[in-house]
Amino acid sequence: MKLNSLLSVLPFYDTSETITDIDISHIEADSREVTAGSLFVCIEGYTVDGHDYINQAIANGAVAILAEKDVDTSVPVIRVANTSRAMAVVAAAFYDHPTKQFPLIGVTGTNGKTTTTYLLESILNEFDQKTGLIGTIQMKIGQNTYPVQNTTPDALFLQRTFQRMHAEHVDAAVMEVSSHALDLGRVHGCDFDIAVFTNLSQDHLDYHKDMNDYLHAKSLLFAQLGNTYDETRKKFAVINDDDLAAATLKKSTAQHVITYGCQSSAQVRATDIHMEVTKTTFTMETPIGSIRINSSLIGKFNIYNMLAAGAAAICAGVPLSVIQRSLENMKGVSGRFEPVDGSGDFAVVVDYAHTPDSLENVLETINGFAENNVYVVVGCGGDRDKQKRPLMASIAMKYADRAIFTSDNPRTEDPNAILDDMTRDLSGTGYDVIESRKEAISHAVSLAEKGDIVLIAGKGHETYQEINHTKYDFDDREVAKVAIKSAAGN
Ligand SMILES: CC(=O)N[C@H]1[C@@H](OP(=O)(O)OP(=O)(O)OC[C@H]2O[C@@H](n3ccc(=O)[nH]c3=O)[C@H](O)[C@@H]2O)O[C@H](CO)[C@@H](O)[C@@H]1O[C@H](C)C(=O)N[C@@H](C)C(=O)N[C@H](CCC(=O)O)C(=O)O
Ligand SMILES: Nc1ncnc2c1ncn2[C@@H]1O[C@H](COP(=O)(O)OP(=O)(O)OP(=O)(O)O)[C@@H](O)[C@H]1O
Ligand SMILES: N[C@H](CCC[C@H](N)C(=O)O)C(=O)O
Ligand SMILES: [Mg+2]
Repeated sequence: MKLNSLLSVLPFYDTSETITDIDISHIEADSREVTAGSLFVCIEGYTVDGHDYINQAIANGAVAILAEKDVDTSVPVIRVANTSRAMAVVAAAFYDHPTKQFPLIGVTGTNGKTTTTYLLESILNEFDQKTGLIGTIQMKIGQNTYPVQNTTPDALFLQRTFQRMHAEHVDAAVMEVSSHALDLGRVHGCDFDIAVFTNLSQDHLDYHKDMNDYLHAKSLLFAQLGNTYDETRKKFAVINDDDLAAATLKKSTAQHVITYGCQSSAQVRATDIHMEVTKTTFTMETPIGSIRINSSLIGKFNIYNMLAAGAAAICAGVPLSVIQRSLENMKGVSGRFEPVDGSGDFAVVVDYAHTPDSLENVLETINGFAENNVYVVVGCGGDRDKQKRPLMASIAMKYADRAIFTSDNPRTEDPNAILDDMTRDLSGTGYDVIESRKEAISHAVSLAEKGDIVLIAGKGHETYQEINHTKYDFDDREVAKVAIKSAAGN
């Protein structure tokens, strides 16, 4: 593609030379990936500054540079205000606006994004649609899976992936949209048809200045739906009406709003709810009829996820009977309230709760069902929101009969310092601190007796533990299985 037609999508830019007809064969933001004919985008990161890698990029074949700082180089430089955002729109143009080719559903919120996207994938598949999916666990095109580094990857990865999804004939795509991605402009250039909001509670205050700033980032997804009405491509905002942030988010969009929740004001509403240890039953009342749902997903929070997915599916034109069938068949999502086999008399459950709100929800649910004691194994990630540490510890103490505090992903922090942050203000003796996650899990399992439930929280589907930039093999489900066997004397 010619550089001048690529640049025409930018709102404004400056360049010292007249850009004529330079051919651009790739766009890259990593100098190590640059090949002949690339446009190299300099991004000032959290670790290093891409502007420092221009020489390497040119040596590898870059023919033009997109920068947000003054740089002196042998190839043309295009200067913009923010390279991350500029890269997103340029990449969308370079890959021929793939998200204009199929419906794109974005899901944002503190908790429930992964679960809601998988529910939506399952509903759309039941409707015989081929789907693409991008989120915390992986990227999928149809049933093929690919690894991802971020819940919402950078714009280059996204636009390339969407182009590939289009080439592989997906009928629709569903993606998680993190607040980081919204703030950093990773999803600029994505043409969303449906934006879904799950909920807002405390997390990521290491990144966002305060809860208002965090909410503002979330609201960008709804603003991005635009304000033009196109009857051939209707846009919808799907909003949890029971969440305090609902009013702000409704004001962020000019498009149709469809609300869901358990309160009577919601358009898609759960009534006649019955929750049991192995299943959840409720009526989903919608503006186009009611369906009775029998789901194997446990807990009230999962009713919200099913309402969110159901409401979005209605907007996507899926019949209620298909939504009902799919929600009934859906067995759950990897690492979300996942039972560990072989625990016999007591239950061991692995869950991805790593925020105060999700931990409280899942422990409240478990408490409602436990015949006997509840044990929780939990830690907090390093290099992440420090304010959530004492909150999560006191929630563990409030709901569990005994809490075992341990390491999550310490990353570059001292694990014992994280544990100190968690436990400093606790009173009482209803907890143990065991830094080794493996030993903590063994200890919890060794305490469990008939009718007890052990919750292993925080790492869910993760198959590693990240310590000082290295990811060591670690899977809570595998470690728990071994602990259960050895507790049983096998
Ligand atoms: C804080 C943050 O968001 N960091 C993201 C960022 O990394 P970074 O800022 O450290 O990048 P960097 O290493 O400083 O590099 C800066 C630039 O120089 C370039 N470079 C670097 C080295 C070199 O030799 N040559 C070169 O050109 C890099 O390619 C890059 O363009 O850019 C990377 C590439 O896109 C991301 O993978 C990385 O996410 C890291 C892994 C991360 O942990 N991010 C978290 C905070 C995050 O974004 N989380 C949300 C989910 C949150 C939720 O649970 O809701 C997410 O969407 O994943
Ligand atoms: N709607 C919900 N409200 C509150 N908690 C929830 C909800 N859905 C799931 N949870 C809890 O949060 C955990 C994470 O759920 P899920 O992975 O679906 O959320 P997420 O928003 O994708 O998280 P992340 O931001 O880490 O990607 C679950 O294991 C469960 O404990
Ligand atoms: N997307 C979240 C995942 C947290 C998972 C938890 N296990 C941790 O490492 O803190 C984050 O990067 O903050
Ligand atoms: Mg997720």
